Amino acid sequence: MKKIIEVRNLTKVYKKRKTKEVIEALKGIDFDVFKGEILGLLGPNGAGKTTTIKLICGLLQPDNGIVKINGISNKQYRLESLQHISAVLEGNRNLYWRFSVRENMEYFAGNRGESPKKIFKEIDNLLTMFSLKDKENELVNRLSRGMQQKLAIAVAMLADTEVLLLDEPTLGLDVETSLEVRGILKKIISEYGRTIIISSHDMDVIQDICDRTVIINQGKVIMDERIDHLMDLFEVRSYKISIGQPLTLKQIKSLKEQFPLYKYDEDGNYAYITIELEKSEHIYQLFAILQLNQTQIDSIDRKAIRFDEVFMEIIKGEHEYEMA
Ligand SMILES: Nc1ncnc2c1ncn2[C@@H]1O[C@H](COP(=O)(O)OP(=O)(O)OP(=O)(O)O)[C@@H](O)[C@H]1O
Repeated sequence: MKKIIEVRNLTKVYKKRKTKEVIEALKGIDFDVFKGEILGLLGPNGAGKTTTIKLICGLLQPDNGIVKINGISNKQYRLESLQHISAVLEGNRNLYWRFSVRENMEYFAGNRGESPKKIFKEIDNLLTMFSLKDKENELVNRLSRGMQQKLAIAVAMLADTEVLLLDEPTLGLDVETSLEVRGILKKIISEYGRTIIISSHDMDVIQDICDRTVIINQGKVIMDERIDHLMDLFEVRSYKISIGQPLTLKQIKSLKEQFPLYKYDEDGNYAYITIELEKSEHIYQLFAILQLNQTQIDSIDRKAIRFDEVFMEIIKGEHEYEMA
């Protein structure tokens, strides 16, 4: 796949004027973005996601390091490299609040220098895609937050750049609008072949729409991996087994020896064992323990791991994953 963005050894320090406090927002981060992918920048509050986005789109300059867009440094050849990118930053929707939806779109599309016929057709397509057609004559300041966000993304789409940077695109949206925005982003990838970078601290959003995630914590990249690989890597084979009679002391002793992380609960005539297996075949050791007293199994449930649990594991065990 073609590399479209290269981020190398980026560092950024903020100095607070009043307090003279120095904040190392980025401590040397590296990652690549490939053409046509949807990359999620994930990290807790203050991790450095917005700073990274602003450095990529040239709104900030790094103290060290370089961002290359299509092989061109965004510092050395600023205009040339930045014409490949459009960005929608959180809380800063680049819209004219006293213009209507359609006027905003026509205004921003006007910079492209294409025939009005082509532009009007594309505006109509985008208004339909973003479900804004019935609001086309509404002033922006009368729109809901979700509609403003959709319009900001639609306007960024009109710039017709290869890369779209979206900082927290679903922040503050209700569940329904958040799902709608996610759907639109997936469509942008499949129908328009754009490359998208999304920053978010919402793991659901990243898992739902991104192929790969770069996880940033305290200004460092602590993981750069495909999401499906991460899920496989962290899959804990956790089973909850319900049995029709309590275990004997001998069985509990064996359980303790062979499954140090076991949990055992009794509830009247029923009992429940929870164990985590490194390999699924280790379940046979449990069957052997149950067999010691001919204990019958009522049911076995496998607990599926969720992406937010994977994320917390990575953040907690950061030192173990420092690979960059
Ligand atoms: N203009 C600024 N002046 C001083 N410090 C800043 C400035 N912008 C960001 N920071 C600090 O830099 C660090 C990284 O901030 P950044 O906004 O990049 O993180 P983030 O991952 O986007 O966080 P969030 O999810 O909360 O938006 C934080 O400690 C933040 O307080």
